[in-house]
Amino acid sequence: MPKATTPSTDFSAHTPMMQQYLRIKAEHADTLLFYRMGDFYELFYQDAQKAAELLDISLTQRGASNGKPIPMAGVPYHAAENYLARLLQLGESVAICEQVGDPATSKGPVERKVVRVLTPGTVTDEALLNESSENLLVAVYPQQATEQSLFGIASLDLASGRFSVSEVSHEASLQAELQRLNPAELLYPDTVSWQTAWHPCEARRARPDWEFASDSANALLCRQFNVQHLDGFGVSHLKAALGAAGALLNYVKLTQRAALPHIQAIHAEQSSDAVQMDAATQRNLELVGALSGGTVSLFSTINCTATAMGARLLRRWLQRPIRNTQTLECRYDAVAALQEHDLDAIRKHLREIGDLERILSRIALRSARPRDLTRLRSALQAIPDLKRELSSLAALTLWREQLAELPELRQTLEAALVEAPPQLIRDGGVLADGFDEELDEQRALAAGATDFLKQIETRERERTGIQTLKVGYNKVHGYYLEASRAAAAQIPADYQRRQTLKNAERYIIPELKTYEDKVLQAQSRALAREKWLYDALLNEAAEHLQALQVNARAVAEIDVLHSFAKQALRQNYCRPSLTTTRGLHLQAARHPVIEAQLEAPFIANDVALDEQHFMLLITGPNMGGKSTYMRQTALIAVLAYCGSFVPAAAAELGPIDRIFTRIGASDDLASGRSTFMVEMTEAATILHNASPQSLVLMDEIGRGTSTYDGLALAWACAEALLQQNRALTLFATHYFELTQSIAQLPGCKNVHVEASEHDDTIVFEHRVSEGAANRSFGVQVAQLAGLPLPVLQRAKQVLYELEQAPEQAQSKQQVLSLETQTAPPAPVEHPMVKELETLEVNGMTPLEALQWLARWQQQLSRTGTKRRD
Ligand SMILES: Nc1ncnc2c1ncn2[C@@H]1O[C@H](COP(=O)(O)OP(=O)(O)OP(=O)(O)O)[C@@H](O)[C@H]1O
Repeated sequence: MPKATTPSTDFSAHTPMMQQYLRIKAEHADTLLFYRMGDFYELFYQDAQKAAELLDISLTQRGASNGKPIPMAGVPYHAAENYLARLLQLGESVAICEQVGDPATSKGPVERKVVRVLTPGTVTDEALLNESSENLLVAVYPQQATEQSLFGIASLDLASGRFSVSEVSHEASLQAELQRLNPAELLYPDTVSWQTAWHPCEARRARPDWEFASDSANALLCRQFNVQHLDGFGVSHLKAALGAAGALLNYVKLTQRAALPHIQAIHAEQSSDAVQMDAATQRNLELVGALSGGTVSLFSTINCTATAMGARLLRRWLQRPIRNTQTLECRYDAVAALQEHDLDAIRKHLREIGDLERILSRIALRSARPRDLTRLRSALQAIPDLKRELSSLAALTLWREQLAELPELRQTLEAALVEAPPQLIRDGGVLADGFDEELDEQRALAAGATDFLKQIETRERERTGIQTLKVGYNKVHGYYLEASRAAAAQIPADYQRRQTLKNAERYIIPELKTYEDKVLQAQSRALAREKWLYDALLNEAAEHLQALQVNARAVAEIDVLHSFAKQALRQNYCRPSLTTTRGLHLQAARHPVIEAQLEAPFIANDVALDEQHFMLLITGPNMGGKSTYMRQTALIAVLAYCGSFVPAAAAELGPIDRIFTRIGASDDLASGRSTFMVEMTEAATILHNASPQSLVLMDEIGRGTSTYDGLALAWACAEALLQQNRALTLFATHYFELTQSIAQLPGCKNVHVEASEHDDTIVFEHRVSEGAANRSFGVQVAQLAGLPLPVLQRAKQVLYELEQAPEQAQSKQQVLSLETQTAPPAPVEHPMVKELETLEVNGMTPLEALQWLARWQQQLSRTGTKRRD
């Protein structure tokens, strides 16, 4: 394999073609350059080596330039999309350099030009995008404003034109925003050193600091939206965010090299409008992705949307629940009305409309393919049907009124396009017959050919007497007459031989050649005409961009509301009631995700948090259902604040400003933090930020350190949450001491998940009741998990010692010195011994005695302690 060499900077030492390559490459230094050569895109030098490694394609070499071999790797032009998708996924950007000159007339290398630059955050091609998630380009502008830091954030979904800005003042809030946005590509000023903890996005680009300057950003944005100032968008005061927005727009313009008419507005996302969730909470609640890399999430469980744009909107809503009760009540009204309606009929129309949002961006960027236009046609045909379907639903008026039918555009598309066009316009056959006179003429000329050729074939057969003579065509020789070699004697003198095959000879005659020129000309004229008409069609569609965008937004929302209604019917959800009184009252609430997965019935539980008791201290056995109970409460709050119905018999929710979780434990190896450190950092965030309107879930805080440290920390955190933050808190713990201390303070109440023990095994009831649990059943749960019997016996012994003589065995040291694990386990009193002791043998019949014996024997074989001799 040749070693990738750096090309000499003295261009004149290279071949003319390499000079051209190096000139273009110099303008795209940070980007892989796909350099078109015939049917291949070739990469050279370091680009070749990188692509070979990333794509697992072979690294070869192409002769030499400036006396050195040129490393080269290439991908076939027709299969480029696959390779591009892989590179973009790996965070790479690619500049596509096409041949734009005519090879026939070029002196030296044919003229080439970079026609577009693909980057992970700016792709809009259908094949390169995941249809169910947004693909966001995000710019962050960190500013040191006086004492406090300030981060301007701008995000753009180029495939829909949605452009938002926000400002946050803490690193934790920046992390939360970036976790929610999940950027495909991130821009930041080159004067800042990016912290992986902010977001680990692979595709990060440091951009010149001046691009973030708010004055030039302001001017650029005004030009884009064609306005004098940005006051109308309510963003003028967000200087840092506008700096980020300017840098972002600049980058998009640079890569797209096209007008961006579908980016028509920018809006500010105020954090006070949303129920805020920090990065850990978004992850822990598994709203749109599973923690362990699995696939089941709240999104995947409740998603019944019919269109990809609906699914993307549902994700966005789940990640950013809103606090505007008026909007929420409108959504509830709509869901209630839809529940009463024929949901399948609505679904059918939604499916016909499809992913209108992404089609629009491709129309705006003039990169729409023929099938995008036929899909637009279907969407416009289905919109009147959807409107009609919704006409009887007063609660949907708001959405129905936004749907524009655009009959002229629909008629044009109906008349212009064939039913099922080919993939690309360059192949022709996209425009329907009868739409354009000139196109029809050219096509007729090209097609009339077949009749003419038939006539020649018949005439020549008669003239020569060769009955097998036929007219054929190939790319090299054009039209020809073919006769078997046996008929050579009958061939007339005006036939010119062109090709000899095994059994046949091919000839041409001047008449065929003239005809061929005419046909080819007509064909290429037809193709050119078709291309021109297609562009005109795109222009016409683009004129309606704004109305179409409103349509797409309204349809996506209707889709999500229809999905809420469907899920509510399917799983029997109820309409939440929102109040202004702080608190949360849920009756017979269930966990939406676990409920959908369990085969056994899910045990519903009540939750009551209010001014009197705003902290529940939850105890109970491991596996008893504590985490489930806490998570379901948060998930119900998220669903309610998205406008969805919720899995409960009744739900009343007061205002919620934030949801915090301290759940689960995992190391954060990337930023070098241990499990305990992660746990404490999350707890610190909660204690610094939780308000009386925050919902806080604390699961087993303190378990990552020594017993007494852990207990002390849990105690102090609970006390602070109760007395300082006064947050609505669910606090699960195995420290029973807290049930006697914290739970006795005003505002707090003990609840426990029930479990019982039968025959030395534990039965989980999953029912939450008032009062504290009195034991953990940890050893029994470990037994269920299959811990080896000697270890279980030893654990029981240690537990027994600790419970019997806590004052003597107060330190771990003493417990451990009882006996080491390697010594044979000391006999533990077996439950059977207890039973034997209490049996009334004298009052027993022999049969009863025998039954006791049989039962013990069974028990022994069940627990595996029966001797096998
Ligand atoms: N209300 C319920 N109805 C039915 N099954 C439930 C219910 N709650 C929990 N479960 C089942 O019990 C399992 C364990 O629940 P969960 O993780 O909530 O227990 P836990 O008390 O938090 O345990 P640990 O203390 O070990 O963290 C769940 O995965 C679920 O399968």
